[in-house]
Amino acid sequence: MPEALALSSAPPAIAPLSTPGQPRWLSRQDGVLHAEGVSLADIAQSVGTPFYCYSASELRRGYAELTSAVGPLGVAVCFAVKANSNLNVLTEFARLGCGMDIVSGGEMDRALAAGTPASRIIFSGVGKTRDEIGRALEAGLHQINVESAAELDVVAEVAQSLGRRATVALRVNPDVDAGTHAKITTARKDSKFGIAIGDVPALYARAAKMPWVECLGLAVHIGSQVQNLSPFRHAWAALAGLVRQLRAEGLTVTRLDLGGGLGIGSGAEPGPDLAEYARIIAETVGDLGCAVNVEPGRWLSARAGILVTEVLYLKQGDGAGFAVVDAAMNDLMRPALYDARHPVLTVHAPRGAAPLPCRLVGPICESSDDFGSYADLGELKSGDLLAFDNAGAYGASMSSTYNSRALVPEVLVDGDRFRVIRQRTGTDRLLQLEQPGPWTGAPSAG
Ligand SMILES: Cc1ncc(COP(=O)(O)O)c(C=O)c1O
Ligand SMILES: N[C@@H](CCCC[NH3+])C(=O)O
Repeated sequence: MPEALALSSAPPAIAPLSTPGQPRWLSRQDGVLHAEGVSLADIAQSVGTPFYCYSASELRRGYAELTSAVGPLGVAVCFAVKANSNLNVLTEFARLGCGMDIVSGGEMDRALAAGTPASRIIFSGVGKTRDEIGRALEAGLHQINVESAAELDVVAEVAQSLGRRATVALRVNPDVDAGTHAKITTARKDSKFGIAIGDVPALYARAAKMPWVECLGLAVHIGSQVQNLSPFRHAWAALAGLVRQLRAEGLTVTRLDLGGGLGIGSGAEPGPDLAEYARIIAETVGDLGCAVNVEPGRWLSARAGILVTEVLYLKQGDGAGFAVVDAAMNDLMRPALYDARHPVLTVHAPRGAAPLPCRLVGPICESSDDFGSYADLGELKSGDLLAFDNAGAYGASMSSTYNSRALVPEVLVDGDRFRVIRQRTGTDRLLQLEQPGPWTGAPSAG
């Protein structure tokens, strides 16, 4: 048997509200779009626009669906905090027994504050600082995924200086193309991530001899929004081959972190099949006797969130109608960064077809502040509310204050209730952060 995996041991503290396969949390009541039982027009009235809205039951449903697919294989699920780091979202997952995959000290603070036991937190990332490594060791995190020989040496030094043994896995770069957008591809030969697969045996053997390091396994993460699952099969089969090789060399390998990256569908596209995902795990690494975990971000939270925005102005451009909305690329940067397309729903009852497709653009002074062209929104008016779908991952967590715009509120709906889970960051607050500190150094002449 593999060592007991703390990551998968806790039963859900709270039963999922809904069961896999049930309809989504957005529906129309009297024509108006509702989030669970709450009218989005009412939330907009209360908190203003733009705002992010998440569904607690959809977060729980997604976790239940994923664990029912991979749980029977003994595979633990760690949520990739970077996808949605709101403390209240993390708390929903932590209460279900979900582990966390973090990439910074800030994410560690959030995962712990959400109530995740340190024994269910994995620390990934290519550039951890000494301070972050030290904090991870002090906190007793489950595992540090090491991405280079240089990092391994630092982990060993920090562990020795603190008198705490570091439990690590080595992140492997298997040179696999995830078949996704170039900017979210992470395991091709030229990628900055991981250790080239050919270099792993020597480094693993070196790690095994380090007195302050306990090297227990391997990790891999090939990219994000992966639709065709065969790159997973290639990567995990390569990992399995490596496990056999290391074991043949007398090394101990008991843990495998298969990474995140599982894509979601959009609009009419169904997205990858979970049963197939689980089957690939079973077929590639199922017979190794390792404790296995996955670390999805998008799959668990994207569909549980929307970004609601108001139409400010309509204008006619050359060959296109524009709707200038009050959300911008600083609020949702995926379209500008990756040409990502988020389905859009009107909060009002759909009206008759518009003569031209409408390009939704934001107020920011960049041409890339453009969410794309939509043909199916019907006639729009100033003051209409629109919802960008699939915005629960890499939406708020990637937002910025560019153009000195406030960070927008986040709201969590649960049944017939909602609450604000992040306030709008007033621009006065941003100004306060820039009050100058005292000069350090020689006093200026004169
Ligand atoms: C190491 C690691 N694990 C997990 C994830 C989560 O990815 P996704 O949200 O695509 O599941 C990422 C982000 O791509 C990552 O870099
Ligand atoms: N931020 C990306 C995914 C990359 C995740 C981090 N490796 C997105 O919005 O799709």
